[in-house]
Amino acid sequence: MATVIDGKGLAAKMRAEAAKDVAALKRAGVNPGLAVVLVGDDQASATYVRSKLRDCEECGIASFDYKLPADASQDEILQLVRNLNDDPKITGILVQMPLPSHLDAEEIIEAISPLKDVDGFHPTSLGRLVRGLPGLRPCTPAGIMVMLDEYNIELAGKNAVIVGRSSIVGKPMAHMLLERDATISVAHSRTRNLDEICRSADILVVACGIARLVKGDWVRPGATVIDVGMDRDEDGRLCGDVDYDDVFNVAGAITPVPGGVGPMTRAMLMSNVVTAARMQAEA
Ligand SMILES: Nc1nc2c(c(=O)[nH]1)N[C@@H](CN(C=O)c1ccc(C(=O)N[C@@H](CCC(=O)O)C(=O)O)cc1)CN2
Repeated sequence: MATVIDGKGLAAKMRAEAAKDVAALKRAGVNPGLAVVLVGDDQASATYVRSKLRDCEECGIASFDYKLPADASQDEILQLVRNLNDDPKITGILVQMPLPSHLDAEEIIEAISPLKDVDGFHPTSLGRLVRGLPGLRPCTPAGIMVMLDEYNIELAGKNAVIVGRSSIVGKPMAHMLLERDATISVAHSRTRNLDEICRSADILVVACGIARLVKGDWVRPGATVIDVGMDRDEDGRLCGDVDYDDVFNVAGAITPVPGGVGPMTRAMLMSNVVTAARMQAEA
């Protein structure tokens, strides 16, 4: 039976820490402010944005909510981002993903000032991660690192397998684990013998978007299994990329969905807003 990694509980602790940090920043005359840009009417994105605005309120962070219609133009969004870059009330900017398909997400992300890049998606932020320099880190993999540390999961010399190679999760996750001396394999849609590769993992991070793909016999007994998936099963119920019930009796530790990686992604955002405000105050 696996230890259940309680992302929800840990996220609550992180938000309390962020609230203390925000209070200290305010006493020093620094007022963090987060701009959240939502384009279109995707229901899941709207829900995540509402949660982020709620988290800001809990942490004492001023939030600025920008909702644009689904047919907003690239230029309109770029202009908004440039205005936010120049606005001293805004210390963090995030554009909720995914964007409608007519938009060039890469160009929009690149338009965000790296100092205000609280999502850690900007090429400067990712470049700093790759080079081992301090900076703003993407929230999902950074939140996973906090969970691994909180549960004293050893990383140095361990085999870590990451299923998924997105710029938001898979690639930055690989670099964060590499920075901590794990040996990394990144599997993807063209990987052969995926089950065998997963079985080689001491730490298995699954971020592929396929509901309950990873089964109990894909997991090495005692391994740590981190499920980044946010899928719906055939009955429309929320589930992860890992077949939780099947893997639970094999893994040493496992994150649930919901209540695992998702809340930590949000909590990490609050921590990044604090870091960005500090970086700007010191610049
Ligand atoms: N600009 C960004 N866009 C997206 C990011 C991101 O980090 N920045 N990540 C995901 C979505 N996401 C945050 O934006 C996110 C997804 C899920 C959760 C979460 O807490 N999930 C809950 C379950 C929610 C439910 O019931 O539906 C959980 O796992 O317990 C938080 C954040 C893509 N876009």
